[in-house]
Amino acid sequence: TGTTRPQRLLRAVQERATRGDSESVIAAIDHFCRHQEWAMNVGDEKGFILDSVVSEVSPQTALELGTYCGYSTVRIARLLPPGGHLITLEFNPNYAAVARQVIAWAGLEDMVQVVEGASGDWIPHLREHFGIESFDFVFLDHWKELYLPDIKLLEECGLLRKGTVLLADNVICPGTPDYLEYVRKSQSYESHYFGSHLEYTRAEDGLEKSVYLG
Ligand SMILES: CCc1ncnc2c1ncn2[C@@H]1O[C@H](/C=C/CNC(=O)c2cc(-c3ccc(F)cc3)cc(O)c2O)[C@@H](O)[C@H]1O
Ligand SMILES: [Mg+2]
Repeated sequence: TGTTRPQRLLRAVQERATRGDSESVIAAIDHFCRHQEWAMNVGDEKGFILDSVVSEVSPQTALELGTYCGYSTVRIARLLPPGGHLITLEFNPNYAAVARQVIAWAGLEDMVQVVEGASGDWIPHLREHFGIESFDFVFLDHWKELYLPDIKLLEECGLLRKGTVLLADNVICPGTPDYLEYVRKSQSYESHYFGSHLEYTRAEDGLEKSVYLG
């Protein structure tokens, strides 16, 4: 039994990136994924779009569904304003363990809470457990068939407010057709598609930004 890909990705970060330097952590992961092993991080091209949306929203409260190795967690957390906080949900304990170390290597552990468990189990308890009133920003990047049920749950739990920005990865590849149809047709959302490419490839993919109108 050797190492897992997330463990090899973490080793690449520890060998190539400078502790406390989030840009070097991002660069080390992108280098590993381009030159050693592809991994399902949002990547540099879609990451640049993620950066611009996070900078525009400048969220005090942010939620990420699907931490994986913490790449997009680091991209989001490094752009949070003073007092900003990111909660990221991850149900695979091995991935969560790697992500915590990647986030710590970037020096962002004080802005981020990695919560282990299923999004559907945790979303109804975020308010009581973390004192969250509502989220300013939500990044969706977990199982694609759970995007739609999870935003409906966020709505039902009152965790979205007028102006909350949702950003969804992979709306083309692997694709999230039911989610896309819902946010584009619903009167409760104003949606915009950002065309891009699947991380580290030339395949088409993109991000869907949806503003909750209440
Ligand atoms: C139970 C709810 C729930 N609660 C909490 N955490 C959960 C969860 N369900 C899942 N997770 C965690 O989220 C991550 C999964 C993410 C799933 N992502 C893709 O499948 C994906 C695939 C491609 C691609 C692959 C192959 C290709 F050929 C093309 C494209 C590209 C991408 O960018 C992709 O995001 C893992 O850490 C899970 O442990
Ligand atoms: Mg993704």
